[in-house]
Amino acid sequence: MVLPSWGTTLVALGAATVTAIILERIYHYITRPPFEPAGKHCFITGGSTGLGKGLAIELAKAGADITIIARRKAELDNAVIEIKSQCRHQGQKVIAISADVTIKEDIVRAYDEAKIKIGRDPEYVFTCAGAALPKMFLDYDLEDFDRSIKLNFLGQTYAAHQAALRMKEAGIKRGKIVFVSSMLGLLSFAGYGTYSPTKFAIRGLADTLRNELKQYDIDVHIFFPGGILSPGFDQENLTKPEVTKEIEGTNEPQTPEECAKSLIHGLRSGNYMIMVDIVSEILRATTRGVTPANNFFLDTLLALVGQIIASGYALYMDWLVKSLKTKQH
Ligand SMILES: NC(=O)C1=CN([C@@H]2O[C@H](COP(=O)(O)OP(=O)(O)OC[C@H]3O[C@@H](n4cnc5c(N)ncnc54)[C@H](OP(=O)(O)O)[C@@H]3O)[C@@H](O)[C@H]2O)C=CC1
Ligand SMILES: CCCCCCCCCCCCCCCC(=O)[C@@H](N)CO
Repeated sequence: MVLPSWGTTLVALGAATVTAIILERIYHYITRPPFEPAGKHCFITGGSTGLGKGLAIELAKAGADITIIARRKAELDNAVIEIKSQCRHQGQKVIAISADVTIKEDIVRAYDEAKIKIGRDPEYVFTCAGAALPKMFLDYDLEDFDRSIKLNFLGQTYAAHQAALRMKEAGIKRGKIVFVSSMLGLLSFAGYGTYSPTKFAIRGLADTLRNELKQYDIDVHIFFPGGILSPGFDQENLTKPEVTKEIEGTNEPQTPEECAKSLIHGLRSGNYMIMVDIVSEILRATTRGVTPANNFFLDTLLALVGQIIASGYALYMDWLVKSLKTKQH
């Protein structure tokens, strides 16, 4: 008997893997939850600037009715004009409601007002409002921890709770709740002591609801952007420690438009965890835990590569922070 050579075995294994990846992709495509924004009421917190506004524009182009939520009226009004100018047709409604997502009564009122003004409860909800205040842990005031958890975690939690409640009561089928985490919800390093924990927490909530809300046919997704060139990004860079800038320097920030397009692409593909580039895809595959794969065979390959990169990156981060110690002496 002639045994196949190593070369033949490797080619056969490679071909089997590629076939498995393609077959699973086709299956995933056929069975994915629908994403059809045309005619849907899309409710976007943090919709007046940055990612939220970029997303509102993309959804308006796709034919959706839009409600944006934020605190400052002037930014909301400007955003409404910009979003309206991108609508596919005249009949689309675009409204703004001034509300603070950290205040429970505000969130309830925002959903009530949106229902009256648009004429029905939202079918798709995107919880974009959030912000970072990067500093070294010891430079924070104790109040900073409360502020971050209120905005970045509770703000999304309140909005999601009201969304699910109203979708259930209105009997909306295939409603969507889309959470906004960050790559910093999957890894963290010096400078993000108030922010990263809240973005990890959102992952916990999203994992819970992805499973729990299936009983009402509500789809849950979570987005993990890298840097976004937004007013929030300019603001956080004012306090960001140098070492934090250095560690995250390997990430190329995107425009809100590019970022919103990645999110929409992920929703169209029916992915639960939605990423923005190849590095973030590797990070997802390496840290996804007990969630559905986007593509089991490809994710497993990426995770293998990711384990190596992640271990190397941890050494690099530690080396950068340790070199601060040498600088201090
Ligand atoms: N920028 C980045 O590099 C990254 C950002 N992200 C995340 O993406 C999301 C969008 O970020 P980005 O595009 O930078 O956002 P921006 O800072 O540009 O916009 C934030 C939006 O949220 C609103 N907002 C802030 N606080 C509240 C509040 N208490 N109640 C209601 N609305 C509020 C703001 O309006 P107003 O102030 O008037 O209320 C604004 O509309 C955030 O969740 C952020 O954590 C994730 C990865 C990277
Ligand atoms: C397995 C592979 C591991 C290697 C990963 C290396 C990536 C490191 C860069 C992380 C960049 C984080 C940007 C988040 C921006 C953000 O959320 C803030 N701007 C807050 O708004």
